[in-house]
Amino acid sequence: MISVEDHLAKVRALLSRPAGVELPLADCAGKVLVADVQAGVSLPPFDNSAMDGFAVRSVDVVGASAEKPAVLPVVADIPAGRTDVPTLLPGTAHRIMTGAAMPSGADSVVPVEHTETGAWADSDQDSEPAVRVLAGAAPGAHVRRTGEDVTSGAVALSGGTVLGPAHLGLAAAVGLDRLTVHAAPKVLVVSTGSELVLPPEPLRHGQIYESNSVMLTAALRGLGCEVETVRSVADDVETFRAAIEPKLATTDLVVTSGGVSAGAYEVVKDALTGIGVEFAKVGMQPGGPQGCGRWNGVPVVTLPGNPVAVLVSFEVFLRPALRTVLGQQDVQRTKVPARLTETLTSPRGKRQYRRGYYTAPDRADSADSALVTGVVGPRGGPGSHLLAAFTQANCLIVLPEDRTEAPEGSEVEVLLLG
Ligand SMILES: Nc1nc2c(c(=O)[nH]1)N[C@H]1C(S)=C(S)[C@@H](COP(=O)(O)OP(=O)(O)OC[C@H]3O[C@@H](n4cnc5c(N)ncnc54)[C@H](O)[C@@H]3O)O[C@H]1N2
Ligand code: MOO
Repeated sequence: MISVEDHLAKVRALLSRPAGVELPLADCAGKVLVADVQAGVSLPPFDNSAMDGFAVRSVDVVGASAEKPAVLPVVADIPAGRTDVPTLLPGTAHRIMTGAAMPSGADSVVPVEHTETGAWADSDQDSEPAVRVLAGAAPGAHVRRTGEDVTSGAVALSGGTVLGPAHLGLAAAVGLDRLTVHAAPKVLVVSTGSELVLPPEPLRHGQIYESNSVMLTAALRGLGCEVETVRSVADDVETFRAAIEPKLATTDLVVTSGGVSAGAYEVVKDALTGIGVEFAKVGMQPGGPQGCGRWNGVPVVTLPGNPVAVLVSFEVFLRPALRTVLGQQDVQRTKVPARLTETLTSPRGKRQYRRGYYTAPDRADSADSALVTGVVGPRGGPGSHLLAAFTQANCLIVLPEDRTEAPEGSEVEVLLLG
């Protein structure tokens, strides 16, 4: 039996960092940025108004109120997009819209709600447009300063970031239209088992609907992989080889499920033993039977068939290994301590990963919030076929190899999922 860490190290060593590709921003969602990106412009690029209103000098509206308004002639109109720089003379106002550049000489904006306009609105030809300012404005009020968000030359996006909508919006805002991201690893997911059928085929006794490839596809896509699936390969070595071997040339990683334990029809084990893939029992539950290696030079990770074992194996091996080679930050799930709501037992010598529901501590319960731990209760038993219970879980409870019993109320470590 090998340790979880040893198997993880083997899986990690198989994978290499994908090359960088330059893509239009819209195609970068979910991909991983290769290197830091510096902002070519500041954000905002110029001092501008946060409100529709009037740009003024704050000294000209000191003490203004509804009873004692400051009346200022409105001598310019500045819509968003105006590119010249008008100068605001003392004792005057400029009408200004949200996002428009501040005129030089103005240091604050009075929102339109705090003003009354007379002649301007009446468009009386003879009278000068004027604004009655009904409230004072502190220096800087409603002005968005140059570089307040991002300074030109600063790192706007860090290498290793998984690009989401806000990141891509920021890239666009600093004037980029393409980014260099890691090419998505091409992963071939293969489900093996003669019992597997796909809808709309009705189930016959002894058959089940295939589900592992669906889980793995979702999990791998969530890491930014491109996934192809072969959803149901019969437990026959020649059929397996014929289905997969032609695809290896265009694949970066093969992930199989099923056919790796101790039975008479272990198709994955039988097909790949002796040609570069090694099989071992890992000291964990679920997910004990594992294998990894190379097939025609292509990395292969072979997972056991039980659905919960598949997902736990993904969490423990594939997720951290892929996040590492993709240069992603936060390779590990967040670990927190929690008190058990019921007693759990675990086999000696195996690290047990139980599905659990973690409730964070109520910080108000203690003066020293660092001392407060959350609570966790198991969802479902240890059986690795109990997929429905996994859908009720938000964490994995980790019981180490040397811990055979964790009594109710005792502290355990949990890995927060999602
Ligand atoms: N004598 C022993 N028997 C078993 C051992 C052992 O050490 N000695 N280990 C058990 C453990 S733990 C696991 S996990 C399984 C792993 O076996 P395999 O990897 O060979 O997986 P299969 O036998 O093919 O399938 C196991 C189970 O999962 C279902 N399955 C498989 N693929 C899918 C799929 N794509 N979608 C949904 N369900 C799937 C399959 O029908 C089986 O019920 O071995 C134990 N036995
Ligand atoms: O360890 Mo197997 O992986 O549950 O059920």
